[in-house]
Amino acid sequence: MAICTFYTVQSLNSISTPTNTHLGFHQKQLLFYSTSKKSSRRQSTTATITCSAENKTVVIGLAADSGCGKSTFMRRLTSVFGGAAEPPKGGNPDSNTLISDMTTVICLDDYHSLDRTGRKKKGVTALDPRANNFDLMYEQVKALKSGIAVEKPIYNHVTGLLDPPELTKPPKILVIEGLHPMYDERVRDLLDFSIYLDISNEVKFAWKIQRDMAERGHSLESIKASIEARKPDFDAYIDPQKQYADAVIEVLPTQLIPDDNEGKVLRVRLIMKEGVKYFNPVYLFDEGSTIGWIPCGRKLTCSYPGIKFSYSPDTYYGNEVSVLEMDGQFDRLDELIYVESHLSNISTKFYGEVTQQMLKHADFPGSNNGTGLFQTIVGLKIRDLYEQLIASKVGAPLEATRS
Ligand SMILES: Nc1ncnc2c1ncn2[C@@H]1O[C@H](COP(=O)(O)OP(=O)(O)OP(=O)(O)O)[C@@H](O)[C@H]1O
Ligand SMILES: O=C(CO)[C@H](O)[C@H](O)COP(=O)(O)O
Repeated sequence: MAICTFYTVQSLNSISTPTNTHLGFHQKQLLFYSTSKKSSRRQSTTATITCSAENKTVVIGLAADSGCGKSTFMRRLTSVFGGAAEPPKGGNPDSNTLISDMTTVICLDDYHSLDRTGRKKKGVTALDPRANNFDLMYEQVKALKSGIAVEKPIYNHVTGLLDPPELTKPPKILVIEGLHPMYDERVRDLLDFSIYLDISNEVKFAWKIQRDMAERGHSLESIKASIEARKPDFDAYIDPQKQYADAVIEVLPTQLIPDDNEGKVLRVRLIMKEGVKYFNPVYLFDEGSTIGWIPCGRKLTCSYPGIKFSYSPDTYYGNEVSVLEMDGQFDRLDELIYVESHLSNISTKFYGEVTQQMLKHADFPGSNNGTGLFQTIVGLKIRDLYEQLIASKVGAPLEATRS
């Protein structure tokens, strides 16, 4: 069977190729190398290659507002695939990209078309589509998905400027995370799976205060003002994307403590779309039933206010979904195995894998509640989806249109 090899911008530079700087990558001509037994000759061709073999990039979208746990989720996801994610070696120290063996995570802030001063002058926030270049985002995600390297811009969060671009090579799994992965229909259509982190205002405020006051020295008033200033654009451009997500992780204040205003105990809902190819929603006890479960007792230690799980079918923006909910927090992470053993379709490779992942990252925010648990499970579901997608492609016919 023929295998196609895509050459990156760098290797293409050594042969005569047209450049297309508008797209941010030098690419339309590819060097096509067939390793089939019949023809082992190297041949150069202008080609539109639809390569359905194993070297096609799977694209995952992760949408959320700033400070809503995207980085933490990404660390859990890359850990599921093994290996630590690191910024590109020898590159811009302020790069937003994280690379591991299997995954490359790019931050969509890199597609801001206006820098900090430009936004201020125009009176627009970074959430406003007018401050972002969706044409370039689309062209580059499409190129990476087809196995072509791109020169991706960098938005520098330290200086607020647009830095010179960085070479980004097609990985096995490309995660595009940020404010708008599902905003532009063209980009949305490139996604093999999409996730939305839906953090309620109360919780978002608590997390922002925790981080921006403790770690970034902002005042309470400035944090409040920044959240208020972003709210109209958040409602207009970010929040509506959740209707398109295959999985939504919704984070709300607990219902176990009446009138809780501390925001420490969380109610977390994993909303999973039905009928998504290669994604079978997780269930508790009995698929499709409506179930409430309080696991506290002999096998799970719970202090006040306890833990409550529920599971039921529902509809979400007109789509059929399954919803798994956890309210409360774990006292002892090693006892999570008890909960794990009652969940089905969690896409583990061995008994206790969820618990092992959670214990491995016990220091990450949310490890004692549903945010960490559901992020870990979604990570395992993505691994499963990736493996099924790749398996379905191996053996599929190779199509190449040559001129
Ligand atoms: N599950 C969680 N439970 C409690 N706090 C959390 C959780 N996830 C994130 N946080 C808090 O929110 C802060 C932001 O998290 P993180 O850096 O992962 O978000 P982000 O969306 O990547 O932010 P940004 O886009 O601004 O870089 C963390 O420092 C932490 O204080
Ligand atoms: O919403 C955001 C996504 O992370 C940022 O606020 C946006 O990217 C602008 O960044 P900065 O505040 O560093 O200029």
